[in-house]
Amino acid sequence: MTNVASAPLLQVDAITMRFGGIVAIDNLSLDVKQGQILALMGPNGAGKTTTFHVIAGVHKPTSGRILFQGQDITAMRPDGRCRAGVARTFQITQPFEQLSVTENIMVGARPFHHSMAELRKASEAFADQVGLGDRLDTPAKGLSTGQRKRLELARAMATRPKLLLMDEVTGGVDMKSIPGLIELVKSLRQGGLTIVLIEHNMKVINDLADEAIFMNRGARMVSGTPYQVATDPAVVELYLGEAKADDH
Ligand SMILES: Nc1ncnc2c1ncn2[C@@H]1O[C@H](COP(=O)(O)OP(=O)(O)OP(=O)(O)O)[C@@H](O)[C@H]1O
Repeated sequence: MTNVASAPLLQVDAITMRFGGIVAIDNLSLDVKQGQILALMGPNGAGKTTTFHVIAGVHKPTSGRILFQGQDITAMRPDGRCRAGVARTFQITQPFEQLSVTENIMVGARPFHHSMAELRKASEAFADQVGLGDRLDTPAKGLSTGQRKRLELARAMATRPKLLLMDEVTGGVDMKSIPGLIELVKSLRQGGLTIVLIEHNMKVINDLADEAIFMNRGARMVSGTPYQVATDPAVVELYLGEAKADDH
């Protein structure tokens, strides 16, 4: 769709991640192009979060490589990856509850600024970018779920990422706040950010993603446009199977 150049920003190359006898990721390869929004879908336990952990450097894969901007970062620590331009947001937001919106963002932005005044100004600008410009002094504990997701995005943006791994940005958010979050993510992409989403909400995926990968048992089961994936018979069957199991 927008500004999608050909060279991949991120390459996940034949990653396998085992925890003892459990194969959480099974020989997964994927490319994320500059400017793209890629959605990872799949049932519980499919390996989506573990894939984020491996890309962010929380887990070293059992085998395979992670390349970022062509550089092999498989052995790089999470902080090194963050400095290189990989950021993430979490499904369950964990701001410092007593700190204000600005102060929470300052924590993420700190390494990039020399003076406190500069740091505060930049942090306020990130708050404004995510629509929290009128909540600068509000403690995180006073924010709604949607506002907490926005704060989480601002904290990630404060590290000046090239790639953002976004874990269920609309999860737990009330219906009426979702369109605003979708617009916010679109605006971040418009600003040049490349994004990988873990997402269950099909409307969100349809609105945002250029490509979707449906994972099952740690492997890529189906991929294509969001529509192709959502209408794939194997995907429909799997979700129907889950719905039936839930009935019992
Ligand atoms: N640290 C760990 N130790 C042992 N097993 C793990 C660990 N992390 C993940 N797993 C297992 O790996 C598999 C994939 O889990 P993962 O959390 O990546 O799935 P997921 O697709 O993100 O699921 P969900 O949608 O529920 O978050 C699961 O069987 C899980 O129990």
